[in-house]
Amino acid sequence: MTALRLALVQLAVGAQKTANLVSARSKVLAAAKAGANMVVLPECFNSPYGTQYFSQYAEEIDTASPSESIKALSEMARDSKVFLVGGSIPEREKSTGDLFNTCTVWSPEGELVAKHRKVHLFDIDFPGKIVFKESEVLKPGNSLTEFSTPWGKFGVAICYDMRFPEVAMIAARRGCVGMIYPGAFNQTTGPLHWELLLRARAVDNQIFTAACSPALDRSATYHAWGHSTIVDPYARIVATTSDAEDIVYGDLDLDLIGNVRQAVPVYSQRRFDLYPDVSAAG
Ligand SMILES: NC(=O)CC(=O)C(=O)O
Repeated sequence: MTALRLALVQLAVGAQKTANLVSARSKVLAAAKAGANMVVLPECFNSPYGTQYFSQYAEEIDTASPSESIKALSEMARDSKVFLVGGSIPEREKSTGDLFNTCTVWSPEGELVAKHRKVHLFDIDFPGKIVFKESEVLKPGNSLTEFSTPWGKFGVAICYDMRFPEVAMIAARRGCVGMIYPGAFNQTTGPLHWELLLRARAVDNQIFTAACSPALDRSATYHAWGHSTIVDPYARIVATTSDAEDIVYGDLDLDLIGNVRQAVPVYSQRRFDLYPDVSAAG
């Protein structure tokens, strides 16, 4: 199997949903033309990121009767023939009206292959810097998510989920070769933790990690960190960028996973006689 070319679309997201979808489509098609097999969009790629926007932009996820963003995502994946990790959108559950922050994953045929509702809601209070409480309007998802590709299984989780090591550890121990995180860290937490967390999840589990952010928009209410990044199983940065709109490409050599696990065999040296194997959970 040849290397997987991964592309992270660091999209400039604005207030116009349709314009966001049109722009995302053109960048997904451009990434496919550049040889990408898997393309990732950012957290909240169809709407500005903020609790005040979620209800207005929310859509039901119903492939039998697809709404604007769901139709656009399916068509982007099908027309570009890539696996598409469709960032996230505010989702409204039909039966309850509850809102979620949800990532959909699409096959190269445009079929929905996975759906992840952010399981850890972003509730933080950084005095003098940033207060954000997703739980004021969102409900958390209740399951972990993975999807299969010809290159192996990938775990998918959203932004704040990245801070919880169990999510990546469970995915890795279940055989995933990488974790994909649509995310939107900010100008406070981004410089502190974004790269550190991606490299930590990679080194702990000896897998690839990648996180895709929106571009920074100083006129928006939330100032995204950008710096979409791909990390290899040795925890080396494969590719990254600034805070401007961009597409980040990385060629993932899956053999690196076996190589690092042979060189530094922590993966097979765990002492489950002393602590539990978390992969049984979730
Ligand atoms: N936006 C998030 O969910 C998380 C984040 O910005 C952070 O953890 O920092």
